[in-house]
Amino acid sequence: MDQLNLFGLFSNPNEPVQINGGSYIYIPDFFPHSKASQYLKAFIETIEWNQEGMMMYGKYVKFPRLTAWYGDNDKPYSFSGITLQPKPWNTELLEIKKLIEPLSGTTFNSVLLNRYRDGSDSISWHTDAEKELGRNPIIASVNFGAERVFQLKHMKTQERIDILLKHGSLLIMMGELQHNWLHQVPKTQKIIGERVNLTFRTIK
Ligand SMILES: O=C(O)CCC(=O)C(=O)O
Ligand SMILES: [Fe+2]
Repeated sequence: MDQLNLFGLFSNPNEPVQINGGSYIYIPDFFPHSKASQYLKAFIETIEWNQEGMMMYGKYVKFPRLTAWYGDNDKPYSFSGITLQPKPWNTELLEIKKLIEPLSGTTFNSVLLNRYRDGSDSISWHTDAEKELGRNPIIASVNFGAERVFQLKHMKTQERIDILLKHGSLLIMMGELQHNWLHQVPKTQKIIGERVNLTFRTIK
């Protein structure tokens, strides 16, 4: 739906928001509430979740969240020092992929799933600029369950942008964003339930 902006002109909420060295689209109610709740339940029940980890200063450290990697090719994918082999798409993942591709302006061949069991699960500052994704990757992130704050920090200027990722929301990161901004989902002291996040990506 069109919205009146500051100048009384119509602006499209699906139009990318331009930031310093990148752009994004955030659609809070991309999925109807009941549909989003069905997906949350399905993903918690059917995804093969693992707690991965990595070597840090000679010690194996587990990530504070569960992860899974699904996709349509057998190219291994590396992130945060680990390499994952994708599991084949399921019905729900394919359904979501089809829905978000037109808005993203690309096709995705893989998805990384993160499950934050409560407020003590998190992901710390990083970029998704892995070399397998090429220059200026488009990354579409969909969110189910507990609302969490997604934080962006500019690598040079330290500018900050916080986006509250709602149940059923879609966030598409694009342009040069991964090369200029870090992002994280910090821990929270709030008593909150589970959250499942899916980031769709295109491995070249
Ligand atoms: O959970 C989120 O919203 C972000 C996940 C993320 O940044 C990642 O998987 O690379
Ligand atoms: Fe990320």
